[in-house]
Amino acid sequence: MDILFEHVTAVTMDEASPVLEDAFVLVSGRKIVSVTRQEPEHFKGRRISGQNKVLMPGLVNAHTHIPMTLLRGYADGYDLQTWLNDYIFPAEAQLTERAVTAGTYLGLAEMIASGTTSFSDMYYFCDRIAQAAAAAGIQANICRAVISFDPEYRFETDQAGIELRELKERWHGYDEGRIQIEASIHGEYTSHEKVWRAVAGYAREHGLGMHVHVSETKKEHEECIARSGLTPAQTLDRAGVWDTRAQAAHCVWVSEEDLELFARKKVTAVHNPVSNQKLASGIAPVPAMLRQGVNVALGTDGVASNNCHDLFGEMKSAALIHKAATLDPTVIPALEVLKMATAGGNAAQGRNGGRIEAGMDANLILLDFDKPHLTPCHSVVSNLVFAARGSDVVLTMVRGKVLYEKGEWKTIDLDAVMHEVRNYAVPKILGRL
Ligand SMILES: N[C@@H](CCSC[C@H]1O[C@@H](n2cnc3c(=O)[nH]cnc32)[C@H](O)[C@@H]1O)C(=O)O
Ligand SMILES: [Zn+2]
Repeated sequence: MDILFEHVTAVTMDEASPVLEDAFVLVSGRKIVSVTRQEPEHFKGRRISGQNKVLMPGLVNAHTHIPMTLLRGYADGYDLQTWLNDYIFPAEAQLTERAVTAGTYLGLAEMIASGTTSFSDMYYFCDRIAQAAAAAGIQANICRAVISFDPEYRFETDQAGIELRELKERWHGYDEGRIQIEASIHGEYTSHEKVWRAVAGYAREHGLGMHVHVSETKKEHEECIARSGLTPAQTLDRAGVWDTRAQAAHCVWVSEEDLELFARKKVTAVHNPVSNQKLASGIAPVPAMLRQGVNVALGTDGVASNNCHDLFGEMKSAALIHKAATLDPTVIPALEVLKMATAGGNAAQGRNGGRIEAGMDANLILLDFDKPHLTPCHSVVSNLVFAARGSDVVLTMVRGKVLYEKGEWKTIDLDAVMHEVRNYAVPKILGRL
């Protein structure tokens, strides 16, 4: 059925005037059909009142590890190396397909209810993640990361390589491209050149995107330079890793030369300000990224280092941290942050979106602004970035389909998911089952 949002404040993200008051946004099938000030004539479908509500493009979480939702609050107060090696990797060693499925659905429920319509995920048991994302109706770019220190590594026989090929066959392009598969190297510090060349070669050959953790910590960045005389971004470039659409997560310690490289090769830097603060990794040079023309997207990273999937919190953090770091209140205005979470994320994923415009996919979220913390509304954009929360979202639509509305998940059995998480998945990763 067609859907008409009527008398709504539409954050169209149009270059000239990003906010259209008292608008009518008509959705038919998968697409936005029209965005007007006049009511479309002879409309027969479902009407959704936009009184005191704000409609905006769905948010894109361009870097997460969704099953890690099971590890929310599990290991707070450590730096990345200690956190990964002493806490996260041992817990992940307990994971099963069933636990990953539960954790994925939990993360999906949280994302969808807080306005995320698309996400880029790096994990393993990816077939289960793709299955859940497919069933939940969300858009997803999913990659199976390679971690390998094996000097005899061969892409053909490596488990991650085998899984990547299977994933591509099974899921790449599923449901008119709603699900996409990407290649991934976990990071420069967790593999070696043979791996990079093979995975990058496969991605190029099959037109797949690439997803890598890059220069997240000072240690990673400096150890790489000490080993090879080059930064992680440059080292990976020599192996052809950036010669396909790519997402470089974190980029906290990247150099100006790295950013020039990313601008030239159209690599997206995925900014994860909350995770970077929590793991004490540092502050990514986002103002320099924007100056150099690098596409910047936003990500939460896994929930174990955040500890939630609420992109509104991520936007606020991104909008604040660079002001504090540079002592410049004009740096990265709120609208710029909204662009990162919408158009920036779509570009990162190789998707067309991030604006409310006729012809675009109807990936839309509706927020209730009839709330004390969103009143008054001198600026919709300011309220969205600095005052709104994921819980202000009252409706989430992906490709014209309502996935969430007023506390109800249309595609997820939340009670069953909560039960499975509490009674199976969490005890399992804690080694109690
Ligand atoms: N563990 C799998 C593949 C890695 S998936 C992605 C991995 O990234 C890890 N991870 C999560 N957040 C971060 C981060 O911020 N930096 C680096 N690694 C992370 C996470 O624990 C997970 O193991 C294998 O052995 O093949
Ligand atoms: Zn990560």
